[in-house]
Amino acid sequence: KILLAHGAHREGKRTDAVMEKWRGYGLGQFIHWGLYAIPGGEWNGKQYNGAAEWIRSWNGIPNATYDSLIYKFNPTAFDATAWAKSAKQMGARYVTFTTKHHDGFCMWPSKYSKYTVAASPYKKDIVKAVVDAYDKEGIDVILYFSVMDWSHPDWRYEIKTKEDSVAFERFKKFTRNQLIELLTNYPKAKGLWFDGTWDKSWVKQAAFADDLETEMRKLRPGLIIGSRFRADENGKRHFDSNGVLMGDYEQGWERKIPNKIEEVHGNDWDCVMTVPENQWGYNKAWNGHIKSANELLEMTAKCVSLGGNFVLNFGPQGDGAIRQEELNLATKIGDWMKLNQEAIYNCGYAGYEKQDWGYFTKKTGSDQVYMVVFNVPVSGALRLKMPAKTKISKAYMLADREEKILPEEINSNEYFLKLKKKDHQEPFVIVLETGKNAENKESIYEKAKT
Ligand SMILES: C[C@@H]1N[C@@H](c2nc3ccccc3[nH]2)[C@H](O)[C@@H]1O
Repeated sequence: KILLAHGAHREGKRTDAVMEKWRGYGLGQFIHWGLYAIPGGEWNGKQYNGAAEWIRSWNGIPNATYDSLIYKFNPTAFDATAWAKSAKQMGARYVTFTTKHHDGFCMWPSKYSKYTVAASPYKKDIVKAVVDAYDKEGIDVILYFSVMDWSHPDWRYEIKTKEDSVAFERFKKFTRNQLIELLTNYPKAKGLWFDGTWDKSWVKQAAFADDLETEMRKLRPGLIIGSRFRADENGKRHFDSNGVLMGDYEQGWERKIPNKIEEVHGNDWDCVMTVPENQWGYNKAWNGHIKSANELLEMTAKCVSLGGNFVLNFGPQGDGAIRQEELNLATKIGDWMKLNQEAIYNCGYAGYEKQDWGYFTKKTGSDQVYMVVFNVPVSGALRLKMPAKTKISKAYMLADREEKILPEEINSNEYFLKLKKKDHQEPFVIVLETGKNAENKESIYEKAKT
């Protein structure tokens, strides 16, 4: 082990109630909303090919022109309660909301910046409205905060000169002030989701960031901070120089999902995902591959089956309304979740090998196992491989508990589950009540001698 002053301060999962609850969320919502929603990925009739929330960095729009969008920000259709109710019916149990993205525009009236909602025609505190509305719906709030701040004169990508160093010291003070301000203004927030922390300037601030994380945790006991916030003194991010995760959960799964349990190294994690291939802020062009509700449900089940949460991104329009395509997805996902949430909420890795029909999830603290089925074979019989010494005492459809399924044992620990209905148009869940096999039960199936 390398002796580290600013590496991970804890190894393994947090065991407190706040993190236990976080671990069981299953499904969350991300919301990217800010000035970038006004241009929506295009300017002067030209399409910006990057992610819409990055448009300020495009040479198709001068920085000053982008920054003057503040005078156009007056989202008359913004209704935080409507957003929260849509998230509730979708079945999201937490929301991550952009307080400040890379452009530096603050969705709260920060005392430390002129570039905030307070200076826009809208004037009001959007972060407060979101926190209060989602809290009222029983959805926990995580505040997204980008350390990288393109509009701040003291932001530097790297520290090259004495002047850079003096400026960046001011920037560090500004960043700390804003974070303490967010935690003080919005005490209901359960965590902070840091972004924009990969540049050399910030990676060099191991001691400062470590002390700041300690200060924030002291100010807000139980606060949840992911692995993207800080680097150790050797510049190692997410995992320190000893390979130990920094922060409370792994925050590297952005638009990607692990395929096997070994990839998550026994840590908590969540995956944040866009509906288009790579658009977080509102983009007028709704093109390229747009994920369907069933694709997003499969991603949700896959994340939960590997012990993580799935966080789906919404990009409200410049006027504050959520686009119809996203509302439709929320409704379809919610319809499915209403029937099958038992296999998602407070579930995790079952410890069984992955199989073709879909994903196993297991209710935390119980033997209850769920099969979330996406692929029914042409035979209509699901081939089920169970671990040795694990028997199936009962199997039935979650959506209709009366519909029992009799496993036909076809080999040791291998069964066919014959389905009554073969033409399922939606993913469905089979509940498996399992138990330990009688130790001395001789298997009637003999392994071939080869
Ligand atoms: C959660 C996501 N993280 C931001 C981001 N910035 C990036 C810079 C380089 C590569 C990928 C990035 N994703 C995206 O704008 C979005 O906020």
